[in-house]
Amino acid sequence: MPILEKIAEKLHLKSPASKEDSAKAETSMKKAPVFDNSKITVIFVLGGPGAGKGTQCAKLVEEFKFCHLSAGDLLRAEQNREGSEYGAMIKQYIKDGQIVPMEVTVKLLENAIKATLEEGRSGEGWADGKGRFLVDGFPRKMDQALKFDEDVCLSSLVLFYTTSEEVMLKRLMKRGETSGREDDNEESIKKRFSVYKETTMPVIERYKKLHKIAEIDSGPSVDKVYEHSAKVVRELLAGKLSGNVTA
Ligand SMILES: Nc1ncnc2c1ncn2[C@@H]1O[C@H](COP(=O)(O)OP(=O)(O)OP(=O)(O)O)[C@@H](O)[C@H]1O
Ligand SMILES: O=c1ccn([C@@H]2O[C@H](COP(=O)(O)O)[C@@H](O)[C@H]2O)c(=O)[nH]1
Repeated sequence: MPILEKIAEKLHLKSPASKEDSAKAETSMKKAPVFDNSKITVIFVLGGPGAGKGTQCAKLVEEFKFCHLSAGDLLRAEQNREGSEYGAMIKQYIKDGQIVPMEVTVKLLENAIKATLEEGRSGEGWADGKGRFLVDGFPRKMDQALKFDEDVCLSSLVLFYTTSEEVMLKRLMKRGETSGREDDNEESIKKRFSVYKETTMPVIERYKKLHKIAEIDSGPSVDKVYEHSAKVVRELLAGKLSGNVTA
């Protein structure tokens, strides 16, 4: 059985039916996403490696009580989980700056959203079965974007952080002095830049066409960038945002 099908089956995404049966089932009953986007707000957070996504997410969590799900962190946790059959594969993909097969990442995100909702959080944004999520570093590839929006939850917005490669490289090399990340070294960073340009930029273009992008210059200081981030998020949550914005 091909590796992707095997992964899907193991993650309970797919029953071991024949290909023909699966194709028939898919055309006859298109399922609604698992989570209803009128209750669950999902904001994707994209930008080049080291653009400052995680830093901004941490601040948005404080002010707006989001649940922050970093796809990279979820993958690293799965990589380190004892008994994970994907650990070695994930390790290699991350080292090479490549995108792990989407079945794994989408399922990890779905599971994390479900687990968070089951915690029964309360307070701003979490009453009556509602919830708000920042999905950081995802979707990096078109298949992930389509799968998540169709099967998991239709996203509301993409926060898109931009700055130069020179700035990102400098930030990541500095972070690499203490992060312990196997991909914070010049060789891996260069690979991540090229995957970002070739594979993730088309995803960003897709959301631009859907008028769902808020582009934010992440070159200035953390606080300055945050002013823009918070303004955009405030407007989105107040229902005042429609179309792409540049902050
Ligand atoms: N606006 C900023 N000015 C200066 N340094 C920043 C800024 N934003 C983030 N940094 C620093 O740059 C490094 C990378 O930031 P961060 O981890 O937030 O980036 P990221 O986009 O999440 O990266 P990755 O995609 O690799 O996970 C961190 O060490 C962080 O402290
Ligand atoms: O959807 C995703 C997100 C991430 N990856 C892999 O993880 C690393 C690190 O991601 P960070 O967001 O920088 O923490 C990334 O380079 C990919 O190898 C992925 O495969 N799919």
